Amino acid sequence: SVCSSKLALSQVHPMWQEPLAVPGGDRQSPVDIVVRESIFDPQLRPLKVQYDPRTCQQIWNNGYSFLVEYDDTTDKSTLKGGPLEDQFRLCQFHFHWGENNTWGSEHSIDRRLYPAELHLVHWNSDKYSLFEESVIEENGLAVIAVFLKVGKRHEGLQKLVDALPAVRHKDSVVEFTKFDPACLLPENINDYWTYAGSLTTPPLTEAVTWIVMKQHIEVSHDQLAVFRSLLFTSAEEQLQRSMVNNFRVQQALKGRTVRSSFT
Ligand SMILES: NS(=O)(=O)c1ccc(S(=O)(=O)c2ccccc2)s1
Ligand SMILES: [Zn+2]
Repeated sequence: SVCSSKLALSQVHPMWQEPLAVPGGDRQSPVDIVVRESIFDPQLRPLKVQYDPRTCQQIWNNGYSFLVEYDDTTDKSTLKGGPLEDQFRLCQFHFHWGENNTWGSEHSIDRRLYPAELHLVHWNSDKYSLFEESVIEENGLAVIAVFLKVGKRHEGLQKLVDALPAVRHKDSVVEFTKFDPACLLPENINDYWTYAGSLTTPPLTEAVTWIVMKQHIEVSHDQLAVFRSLLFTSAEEQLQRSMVNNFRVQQALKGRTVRSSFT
C-alpha cells in the first residue's frame, strides 16, 4: 500500500515549526473537542468496520511514527457507515505518543489529553482508484482516532509491541502479518465525535473526515515504554533521538461543528 507514501512523511521532522500555516487552512487538525458544544446528530449511523487480518503486510518506521501497513489493492478491509457516504479502504494505522503519560494524544476531550492516540487511516475507494488521488480530495480520507490510557496490558497489542525493536531506526521495515486491527478498537464503537479536518502531518491536506472514539482502550506502562524506545533517527546518524512527542499542536476550530453520535 502506498498510503504511508514516502512522499509526505519521510521529510517530516517532528520538531517542525508550529504553527505550520496552511494557506487558507480553515479545517486543520487536531482540535480540542468541547463536549458541551458538540451537536448530537441522530442521522449518524453505526460504523461498519470489516478488517481482514490477511491484508496486514509490514511495519515501517518513517521517522515520524511507526506505520502498520495493509494491502489496499482490494476492498478486503473496509470502513463504512457512521458519517460516511462511501466505502473506505484501510491502508495503515499508526500512533502518536508523549515522552511521559501526561500527554501524547493529538485530540483532547474538554482539554483532557491522553498518553497516546491510535489513527486508523482509510481512503475513499468508491470515488478514487488510487490512494494518492484521495489525499487531495475533500473527504477523500477517513481516520478513526482511539485514545490510549495507561492501565492493564493490552494482549492484542503485544504482538505489535514485540515487533517494534526490529524497526527501531527511521526507514527500517519488518514483515508483519495476520494482525487484526479490530482488536485495537474499544468495545463500543458507536459512541464517537466526527468533524471535517486535515492530516496532522505534512502535507496537512484538508481531506479527512475524523471519527474520534469516545471510549478509550487500555495499554500497560511497559507497552507504551516500547513505543518510546523507537528512534526518529536512522542507524547512520550519530545523534540518536527518541521517538516521543510526535503529535501536532492543536488547531483552531474556525467555526466548525463537531457532531456526536450519542447524547
Ligand atoms: N496523523 S494522520 O492520521 O492525520 C496522517 C498523517 C499522514 C498520513 S498518511 O501516511 O496516511 C498520508 C496521507 C496522505 C498523504 C501522505 C501520507 S495519515
Ligand atoms: Zn496520525
